Amino acid sequence: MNESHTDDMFDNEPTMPQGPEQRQPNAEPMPETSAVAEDVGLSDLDNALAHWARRHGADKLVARAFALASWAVAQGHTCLDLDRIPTALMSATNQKDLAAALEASTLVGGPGEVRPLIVDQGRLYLQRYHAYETQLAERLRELMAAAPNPVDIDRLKPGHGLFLADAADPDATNWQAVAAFAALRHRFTVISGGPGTGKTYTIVRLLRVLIEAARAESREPPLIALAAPTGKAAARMVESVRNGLDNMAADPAFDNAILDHVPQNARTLHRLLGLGGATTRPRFNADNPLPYDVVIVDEASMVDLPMMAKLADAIRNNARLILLGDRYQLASVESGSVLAEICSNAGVNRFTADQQADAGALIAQPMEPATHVLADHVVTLQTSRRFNADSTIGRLAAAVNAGDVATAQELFTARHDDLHYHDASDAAAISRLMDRLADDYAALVEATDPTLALAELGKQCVLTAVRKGTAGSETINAGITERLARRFDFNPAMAWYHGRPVMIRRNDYRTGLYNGDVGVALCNESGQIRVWFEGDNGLRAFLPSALPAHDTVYAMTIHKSQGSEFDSVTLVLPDYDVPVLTRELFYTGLTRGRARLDIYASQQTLQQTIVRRVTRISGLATRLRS
Ligand SMILES: Nc1ncnc2c1ncn2[C@@H]1O[C@H](COP(=O)(O)OP(=O)(O)OP(=O)(O)O)[C@@H](O)[C@H]1O
Repeated sequence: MNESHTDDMFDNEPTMPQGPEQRQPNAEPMPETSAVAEDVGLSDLDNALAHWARRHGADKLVARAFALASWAVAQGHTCLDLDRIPTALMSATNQKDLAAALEASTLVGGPGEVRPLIVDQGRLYLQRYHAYETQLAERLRELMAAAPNPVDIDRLKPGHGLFLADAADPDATNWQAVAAFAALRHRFTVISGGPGTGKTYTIVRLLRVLIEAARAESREPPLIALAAPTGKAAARMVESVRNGLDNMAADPAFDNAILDHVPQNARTLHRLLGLGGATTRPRFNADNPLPYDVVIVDEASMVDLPMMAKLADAIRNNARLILLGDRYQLASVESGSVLAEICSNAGVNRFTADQQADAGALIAQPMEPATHVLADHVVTLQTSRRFNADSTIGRLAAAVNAGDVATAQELFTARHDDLHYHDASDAAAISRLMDRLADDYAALVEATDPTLALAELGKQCVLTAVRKGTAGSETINAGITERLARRFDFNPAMAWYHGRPVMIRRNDYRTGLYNGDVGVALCNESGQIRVWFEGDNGLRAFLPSALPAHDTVYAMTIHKSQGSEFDSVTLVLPDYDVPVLTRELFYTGLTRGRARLDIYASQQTLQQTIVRRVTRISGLATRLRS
């Protein structure tokens, strides 16, 4: 789109558009255009912003800068790097003149000023995103600056009742114990780890220490909140915490009274913060902080910058914020990659000399001290209990994270029980895949019991990088539906049929169905369709007309699968290159599979995918380290 097109768009626009946060309230994020997809086309919103600026006195170049700042946020960046503007969006000649034009404009300010655009250290922000970034960095720095709490190291030592010593190497550092130590010591901690590395295992032990200590000193036990970015992730978090507590309760020294103080539910961050309605200001904020002493957020990699800023703002000064997540996973669909930025700037398990001294014997090997305190607030768990040393999926995940194409290719080409590689994703290969899946999913059309049908759905899923095209989720969903319709003699164009699996696309507090929830449609004895979902207190059935927005879900995009797991995953990448194919996307997809992974992709696509990283432009890291 050229600049004159922006001029064409200049119509009546009474108020300034606020930016991508208001693109479509509660709209389903469009995964394919996030990540690194440097989609060099401006949206209507970007152009409307330029138009608004023009009407408020901006020259053409500054108006263009408004559109680009908005475009950058839609790409997942927090801001626009003024030195890295794609020439497809602004000519090199115009880029040379841009700094002076911004400097001269009354619509553009610097840090501390309230103007629609802010220039800060060579980065151009929509004012609101500059505010989120500075507010988050400031709040995290405040939490990190709090004097460390004393920690009873003996209680955490492996073999002392909470954490186990490694049978093969009893003197090795137990990083779960170290993670608990860091989270007890600080007001802000990130515990990062891949699937099954024991983040929940660590958290339940940490809560036990906090509750036991309060009870021993006759203090009120801490008020704890569990939360996650999506309803689905919140439900999984509760299940893991319950399992973790059950597992710990087997210890004869465990006092069951502790269970009374661990919440039995987890909320979405929207719910926790009281977000909703027309305003973007949550009910709980710096002036009205959350009442909790400990706030634990799971799947924190999915939390975008605005939400993380609001969360950090709402934490009481003397409370603890603990983020759990996987630093290597895809970032949030919306702007920012807060968890990854915090983690990559902290390094992997390197602490300052002070923290090492306080950890004492918990850290077995001496380490080169970190120079920045941020390092003390991040602990990375690296041993997966799900993928043992022999697991090909686990080895592939490690190779992908390291960008080690050679090892990944060795794993693809050798024979394994848990990894099956198909060197193509063209129409013929996808057609064969759909035939196989239609055979598997026939069980759903034949199902009569909703519990068994839902269990069937948890067994496998196809995950795609894109929605459209031969290897897209929409195509695969339609192809499987058609095959089932032929076999069971129903009209594939029919919206509802017995056995149709669906996934909810947005949070709906009225029905209690959340983005990512998966259900199955079954005909009852009177021939009426009811859609069944698992709920906290058993199964729930809905009339199809009562459901919030949903899609058929034999296949879903990898973005949509974040926070879900299946026994078996089939990962399908397109046989042409698209910018969304990144190492983080592939890693996220492959780690959704517990026991079996099938990959459909050419060698060349896989190689490109493993090498390409998500890059998101932001100033958060610089601010956190300043
Ligand atoms: N140190 C340990 N010793 C024995 N079992 C462990 C240990 N750590 C974790 N586990 C077990 O491994 C499994 C996975 O642990 P957990 O659920 O805590 O991992 P997670 O990192 O929270 O996983 P996810 O990312 O899937 O939520 C659980 O069954 C847990 O009991």
